Amino acid sequence: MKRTDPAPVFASLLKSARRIAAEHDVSAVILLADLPYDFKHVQSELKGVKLLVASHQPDVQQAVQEDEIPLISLLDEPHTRQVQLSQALLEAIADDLLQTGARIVALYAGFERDNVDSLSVISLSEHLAKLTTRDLQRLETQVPLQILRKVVDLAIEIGREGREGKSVGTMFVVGNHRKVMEMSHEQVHDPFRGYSRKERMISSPRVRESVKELAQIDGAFIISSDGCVMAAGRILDAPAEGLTLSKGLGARHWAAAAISKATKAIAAAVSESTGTVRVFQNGVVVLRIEPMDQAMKWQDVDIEPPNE
Ligand SMILES: Nc1ncnc2c1ncn2[C@@H]1O[C@H](COP(=O)(O)OP(=O)(O)OP(=O)(O)O)[C@@H](O)[C@H]1O
Repeated sequence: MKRTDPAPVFASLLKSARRIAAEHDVSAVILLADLPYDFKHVQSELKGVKLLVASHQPDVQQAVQEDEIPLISLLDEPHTRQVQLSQALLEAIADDLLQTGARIVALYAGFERDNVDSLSVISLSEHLAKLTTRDLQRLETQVPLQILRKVVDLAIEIGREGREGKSVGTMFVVGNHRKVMEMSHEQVHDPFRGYSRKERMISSPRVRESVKELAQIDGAFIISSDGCVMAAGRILDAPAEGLTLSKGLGARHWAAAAISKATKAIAAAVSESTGTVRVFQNGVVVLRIEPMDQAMKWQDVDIEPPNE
């Protein structure tokens, strides 16, 4: 395959990346590549610093694999650079290519298409704490963004705080609630039964506190797309056939994946053992959020990709 030579600015950025890596305890350089460079050469320019390449272009992915450089495959969707970068970082962590506390250098075409012209130094723990609203926006679900955010926030809080010093695992299934109710059954008497709609809205601080308390019971919270808790303690019966999940994930995560495949709902599972929150859509993990020491701040970031 014909390879593209790095333009002079890209070559200088590689030298800068190497220097910054040495001076600032950087564990890897991530290159968002739109062109099939000679990645072995790029790696040699970085000397001993680990190179990871992220791309959604099949020819670039093939070149990366030929050169035996770790590849982060991105989804083929027009995203802002910021979202692509966040996605690449989350994928790299999910594949154990990076640790959540790492600091990395990112190289990308921020302003001109195809020309690597930008360098960012990113502290992953800080970046992941500032998960962008767009990470959820791109899910394109019928669940309004503010409801999804409330539920994911609550899941993250449960994963981080647990209850009375004990870690707690649970699951939320949001949207398409009639079908989700049909595909699940009651495990324990539903503690929300008998309360009015107003007393079951996830936006209410009191309801959020009750949810945190009740997260210790087995089963899932079912939430309507307008944010009303329809039931708690439901065991999901969706079939798990045809699904693939990372090894190490147990029954809770399989059930979350299965219900998101069988219905249009979004499922958010909190792992009891790690506090990690995984958001499932259509049977796969679309977002993974590691527990943070500090509370998560939502923010919108607008860096548009260069014009096609
Ligand atoms: N079909 C299901 N529907 C709802 N909840 C379920 C279902 N199956 C299991 N769970 C919940 O998951 C809990 C733990 O199961 P398991 O340890 O196998 O899950 P896991 O995916 O490994 O998650 P964790 O990381 O929290 O251990 C159960 O106690 C139960 O509350």
